[in-house]
Amino acid sequence: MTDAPIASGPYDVALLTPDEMASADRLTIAGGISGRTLMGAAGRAVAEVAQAMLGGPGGGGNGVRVACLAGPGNNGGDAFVAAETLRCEGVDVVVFSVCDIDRLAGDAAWAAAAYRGSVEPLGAFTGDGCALVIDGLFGAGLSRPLDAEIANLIETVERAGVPVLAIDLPSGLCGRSGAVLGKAFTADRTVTFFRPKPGHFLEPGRSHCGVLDVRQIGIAPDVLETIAPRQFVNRPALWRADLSLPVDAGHKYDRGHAVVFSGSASRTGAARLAAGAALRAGAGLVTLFSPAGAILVNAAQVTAVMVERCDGERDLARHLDDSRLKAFVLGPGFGVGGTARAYATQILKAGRFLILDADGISSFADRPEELFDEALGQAGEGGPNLVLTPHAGEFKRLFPDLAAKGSLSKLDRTREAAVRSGAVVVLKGRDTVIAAPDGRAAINANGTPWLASAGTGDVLTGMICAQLSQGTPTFEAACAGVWMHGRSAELFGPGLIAEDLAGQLPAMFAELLA
Ligand SMILES: NC(=O)C1=CN([C@@H]2O[C@H](COP(=O)(O)OP(=O)(O)OC[C@H]3O[C@@H](n4cnc5c(N)ncnc54)[C@H](OP(=O)(O)O)[C@@H]3O)[C@@H](O)[C@H]2O)[C@H](O)CC1
Ligand SMILES: [K+]
Repeated sequence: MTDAPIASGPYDVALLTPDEMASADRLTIAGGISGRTLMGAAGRAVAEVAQAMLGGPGGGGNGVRVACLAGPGNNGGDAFVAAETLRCEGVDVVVFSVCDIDRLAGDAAWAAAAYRGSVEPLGAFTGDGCALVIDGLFGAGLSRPLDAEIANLIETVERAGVPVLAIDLPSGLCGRSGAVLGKAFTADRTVTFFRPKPGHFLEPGRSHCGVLDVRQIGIAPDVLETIAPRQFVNRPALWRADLSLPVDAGHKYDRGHAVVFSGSASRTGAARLAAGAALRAGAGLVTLFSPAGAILVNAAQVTAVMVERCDGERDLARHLDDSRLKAFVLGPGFGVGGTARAYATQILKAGRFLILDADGISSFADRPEELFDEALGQAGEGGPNLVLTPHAGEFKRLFPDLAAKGSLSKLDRTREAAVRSGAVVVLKGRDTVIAAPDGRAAINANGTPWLASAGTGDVLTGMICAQLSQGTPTFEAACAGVWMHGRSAELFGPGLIAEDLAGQLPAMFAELLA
């Protein structure tokens, strides 16, 4: 079964919760494709990946042993199908079953009955002489922490250093939240079916999955019209069609005028990082609004980015008379306090786009509703006017209750924050989540560890600001900015610092627009 690409569009990058996946199963079976057909295709896909891990088709035929761990449900059923497929291909395979196979039911019982190889009790597994472990213990049906026997087995596998191929999810991992329930396998590869789950991309889940293979097993994409998933992997298929890009007959004002607020004379670098990124990412014009004391510092260090004095609300009110000023970045290096709050309120009241980051967010720490009330009243036809780009610490300042609610996944937490604030919320991390008040959310999956460096967050605000200034709808603008930021880091490679990111945007655009 090939991983045939689906027609490009948001549903191409949809994520399905375990419950939504079960609906996809049910709709497909109701449509006449049996659960056994799905399980057969799933198991054969697992066997194909196993052979690749063993050194290519037939690679398993050279006497190596493969251990298939089979759980009590359909995840175990997939394991039995994989085992029988490998056995027929000459692989020395043994199934270690968590229960007597006569206790299996439904499709799993069918798969176990079709398996002609040997079955051992799970407790007999030692890992000796084993070249690969296929984890078919638990998948989408995991509903509680693993018991001691399974947790000990995972430790046995880890001590033996045997590569692990997980079916659907590494056992112990919650497919909805990416949380580890007690203990979980750390797989080298994970094969999942039809569409990934949020838990494949949310930490720590993502770090437990290894290389993720998404295989098609016969579920038709049209089930997604019924399911209508609202979460996605953040990839260009989600927003590429919505990007506003330069047109032949256009001029710089068509691409929007972006503004970044500078901090005081000794704190201007962050704003310049954002401003430079905004210009490089596509804004037609970018101006640094600078306090008088920092004008010379800024003017001496920019060229195409312009500098204007802005010292207080009267200055800003005058600037806002220019309706061409489309999108504003407030926060990087700005300073925490009443001025930031006043500026943010003025910009939102003027119906302009505001990306609030760093000090801008912290300025509302003890009065978030002041900001939210303003934002909730200002959503335009393209979506919210406000984008918040907190890291976990800043998120906690605005949404302390959500940050403390352990039962929420990062996806849930960010979604609730978006509804409460009326903003598109970008909760940063290795698994950055972007959520809109209308319920849509995306989990970012690109980038490199080198992004954990001072100033990269400032650059991100500039990249998002550039999309907003050009007229891209708010949620798509934030998703595009986050993806461009991660891809720029990947293109640069090791040794990255914040100043290196904007310079990678031309190569990123060349790929994106090819
Ligand atoms: N379209 C698809 O994606 C397909 C998926 N397939 C595979 O099916 C599994 C889901 O199978 P399911 O039987 O629903 O669930 P699991 O096999 O993951 O779990 C089996 C049962 O285990 C029990 N359980 C849950 N947590 C624990 C735990 N910590 N310890 C012990 N037992 C646990 C639970 O039953 P309970 O009654 O005890 O609650 C589970 O039901 C999916 O992951 C895919 O691999 C299809 O085969 C092909 C199509
Ligand atoms: K599994």
